[in-house]
Amino acid sequence: MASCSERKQSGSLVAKMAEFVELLESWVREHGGFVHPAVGIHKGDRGRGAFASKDLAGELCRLPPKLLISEKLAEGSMAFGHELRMAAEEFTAAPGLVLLTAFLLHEDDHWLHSTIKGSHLERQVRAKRHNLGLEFALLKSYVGKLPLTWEDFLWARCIVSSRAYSLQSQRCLVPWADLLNHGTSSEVCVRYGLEGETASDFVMNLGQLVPQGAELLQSYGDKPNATLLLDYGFVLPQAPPAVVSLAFQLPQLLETDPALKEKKVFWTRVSKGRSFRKGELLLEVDEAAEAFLELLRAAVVCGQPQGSSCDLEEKLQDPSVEMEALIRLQHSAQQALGKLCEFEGPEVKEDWEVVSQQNCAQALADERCVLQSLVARAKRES
Ligand SMILES: C[S@@+](CC[C@H](N)C(=O)[O-])C[C@H]1O[C@@H](n2cnc3c(N)ncnc32)[C@H](O)[C@@H]1O
Repeated sequence: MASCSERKQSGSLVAKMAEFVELLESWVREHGGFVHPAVGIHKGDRGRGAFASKDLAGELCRLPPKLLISEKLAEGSMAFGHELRMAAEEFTAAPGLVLLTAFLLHEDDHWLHSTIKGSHLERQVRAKRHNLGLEFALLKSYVGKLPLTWEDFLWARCIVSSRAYSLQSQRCLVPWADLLNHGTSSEVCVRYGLEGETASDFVMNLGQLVPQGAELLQSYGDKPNATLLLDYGFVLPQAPPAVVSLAFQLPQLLETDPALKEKKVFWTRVSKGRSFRKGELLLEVDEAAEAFLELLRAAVVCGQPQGSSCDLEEKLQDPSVEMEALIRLQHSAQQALGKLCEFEGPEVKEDWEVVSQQNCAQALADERCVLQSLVARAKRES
């Protein structure tokens, strides 16, 4: 027999469920949907279910598309939706379910997403998040006995990415030494390495006399701001130039082209088997843009009508090809500049958020600077 308090508890649960169903059904109706009023939702032999409260026929319910949570909606409403779809299509048998799961889990868009949208930094953040997810899954599969949460994992992962040294191809945590901050090459006064008889003592040396009060700085490497930001959480006013993302269109090879076969072989060699998605590739480009220009030249050559005996390699040196490649470079860089939003973070109160907004602004400014210099260079040389 159920006790009085148990009966009271189950009575209040039933009332709560009825209230919930009522709210749900009025929401459906308010949004143009229909739920047959003679259907009751309550517990039966099979647990909760839908029951006809009188003889029923015809339409039971109708939910317009705006009330459906489709995988397309999930993909479009998350900053990382498209990337997640591509990864899920590659790695899982049910990409739609992965997208819907992410939709249920993901929080409202953080200011960060809209701020870095379209930038290379955004691609790096997405890639990092994706890789962290994979690493977390891997760790969980091995460390099954540890109560590993995502937060615990992120804490430990941040510790190692911001503190571990690379010593003779091994990552290593070195107590005390990791208290030293990073400085640029002109500021660094500390060198380190493995020394001693078996070259296994970690030793830090001061290369010069350091005046009293000066900060002892080591180098974390010559890294652009986006990398410093993602790995260590800070940026420098003067860091090495940023890397940017430029879009590249796959050249159209005509089936009627007498040089089709040669062009295919030539293109495979130049493109180094890079995979294009829907005819487009987003390429990581540094300030020199050499690899990108090489592809652009090859695309120009492939697009030109040639005799079957043409020498495609020779054509790459043609000044008119160079000119067209530079025009395309200018176009791609301008397009990427157009995608970079003006930095407009919302007003934030927490200190760490203020700092992270400033850091993002600096990383985006670095990207803009590289894109502008590519446009200027392409204009100058074409
Ligand atoms: C290896 S730890 C250095 C010691 C650290 N400051 C501490 O209190 O333990 C690396 C972290 O120090 C901070 N840091 C190092 N160099 C910095 C710099 N030049 N500017 C700002 N923060 C820096 C960043 O938070 C980074 O993730």
